[in-house]
Amino acid sequence: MKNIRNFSIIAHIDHGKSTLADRIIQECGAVSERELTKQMMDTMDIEKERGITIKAQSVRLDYVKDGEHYILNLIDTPGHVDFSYEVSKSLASSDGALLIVDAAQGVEAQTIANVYLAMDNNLELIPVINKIDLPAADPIKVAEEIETSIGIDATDAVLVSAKTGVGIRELIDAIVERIPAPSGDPKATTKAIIYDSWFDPYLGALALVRVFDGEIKKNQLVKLMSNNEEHQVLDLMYPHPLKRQKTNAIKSGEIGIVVLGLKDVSIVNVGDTITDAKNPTAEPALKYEPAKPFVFAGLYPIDTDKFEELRDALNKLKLNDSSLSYEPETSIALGFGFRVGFLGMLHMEVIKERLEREFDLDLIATAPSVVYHVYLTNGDMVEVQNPSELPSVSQIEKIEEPYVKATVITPSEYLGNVITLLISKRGMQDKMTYLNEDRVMLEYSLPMNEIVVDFYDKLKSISKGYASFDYEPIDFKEGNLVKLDVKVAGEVVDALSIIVPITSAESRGRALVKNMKEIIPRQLFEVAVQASIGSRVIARETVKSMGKNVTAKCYGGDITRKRKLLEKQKEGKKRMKSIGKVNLPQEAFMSVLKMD
Ligand SMILES: Nc1nc2c(ncn2[C@@H]2O[C@H](COP(=O)(O)OP(=O)(O)OP(=O)(O)O)[C@@H](O)[C@H]2O)c(=O)[nH]1
Repeated sequence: MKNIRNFSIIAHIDHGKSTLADRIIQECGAVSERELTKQMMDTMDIEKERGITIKAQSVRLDYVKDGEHYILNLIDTPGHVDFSYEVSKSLASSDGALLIVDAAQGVEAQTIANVYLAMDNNLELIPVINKIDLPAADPIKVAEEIETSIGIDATDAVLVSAKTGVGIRELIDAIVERIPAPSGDPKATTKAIIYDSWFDPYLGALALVRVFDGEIKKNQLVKLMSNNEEHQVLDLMYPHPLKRQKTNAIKSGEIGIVVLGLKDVSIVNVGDTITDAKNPTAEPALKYEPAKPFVFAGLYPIDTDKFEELRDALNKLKLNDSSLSYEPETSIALGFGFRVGFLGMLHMEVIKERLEREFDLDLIATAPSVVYHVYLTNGDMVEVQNPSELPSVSQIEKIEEPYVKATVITPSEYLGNVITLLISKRGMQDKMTYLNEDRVMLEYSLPMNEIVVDFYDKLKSISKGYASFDYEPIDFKEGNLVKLDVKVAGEVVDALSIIVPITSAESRGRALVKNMKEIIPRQLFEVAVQASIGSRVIARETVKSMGKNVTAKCYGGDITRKRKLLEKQKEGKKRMKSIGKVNLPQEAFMSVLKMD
């Protein structure tokens, strides 16, 4: 055990995590340069096939230093904040982490968020400054930024170029020297944590585990502690990008893949503890809490006959993505669909796109909503994921909404803009740190509701793309909130209701109807669009009637142009949903959350 090193790599997007991982794998001789190119391509296919949550690029490597043989286990982590639940399980399975920072870009928000997770797990951090081959590289400045923002000593940061290979051997030596060997009791009963799971078409549900105490043996009857499922271990393997090696036991301190022969991956939960069924460990390795969806949206087939197809498609996606949750829902406006829970906005986009592309479904997605804790006057608390289901005002004692801790790093010239944006989103400053004279780190608490739609795009546009952002859910806080309804041609469209702070309800209502007016295509008759709180109308706009047909403009002559217009119109129709007499395009459902 003293010669094992378990480590992960954490980095902001594009700082070179995958390139560096490939270099380390290559340097340890696990794959040749030729295989590496092949492997990278294969990986991309698999990633595409399996979608964004899948990592499983953990790998067990052999390394010899000063005549001593070491086993290096590179534990992969997903690269996006939406998956911080999984990141934290990967980190809990590691004893140290490489903190990669781009030598030209410096520390970014995602770096910080990941470092907090690593520190929660008491990991030994090795700062690594990558891309030192770039002309704009400034490793000294970046080392100072690491010290100021994270408060760790970066004088011994390892300087590398994952592209040219400079510094890679020094980096691996640093892993061996600086990351502690695993601790754990090899003689105790089995205690292992599942840090990833997925469905393999040949082998069934697979669990990627880190063993803390004891060992997992082939044929052993094991128990999954979160659901008390007992199953026999059919096979064990060490993870490798090209060739998994079978083994008879995964020992204390090691990582490995456990084959349980199950058809249903939802039994094998990330974060769960595996122990011996006959002689179980008293305490799990980690307290198990399932991944919680933070964002909910309604997904409805445009063609109402496709409801069953949508259900089958969601079922199929769930096989590989246990974090996906959904239940049937009915909307007066949209008919039968599902309320789907997502880990975050990226997760939502990926799922929607896969449903449309891989399953050929045309969908309407309602505006995403967070979960509200609604305390009723009768003492009960209900969780509301769909704004249209908010109980009436007279039944509500108070509403609590989820908050996040947000980290934003921006060049100082945009600081004013960024602070204005954060304040407009009801943000409260916790901390402001100058990383150096040109860059500032802001830490704010703000309602999650304010960041679900256009926060990131706005932040990028007011900082010319330079500010970075990351967040972590923290807790629930009371908010002064009301439901804003939208009436189209006199009818409340339930799928358009949103929950907003009372202080901005009027301005939101006005912006919303204005927005809708632009989006709703002219119909053959006049359409009133109204925003209301309860029975009180707070804003109104009118979509004028059209009367003429679209091709009237193309005074006869140009037939191709005419055809193009008609095709465009047809395409447009496909994406429309008729609500009463009115056709509403998909954007209408998202636009309710746009402020301007
Ligand atoms: N010049 C230079 N470019 C590098 C280096 N390392 C990585 N890159 C490039 O930086 C870009 C991002 O690298 P990736 O390895 O994909 O970064 P990542 O952090 O894994 O990004 P995600 O997978 O999107 O999270 C790619 O275009 C790489 O070729 C380096 O040392 N020098």
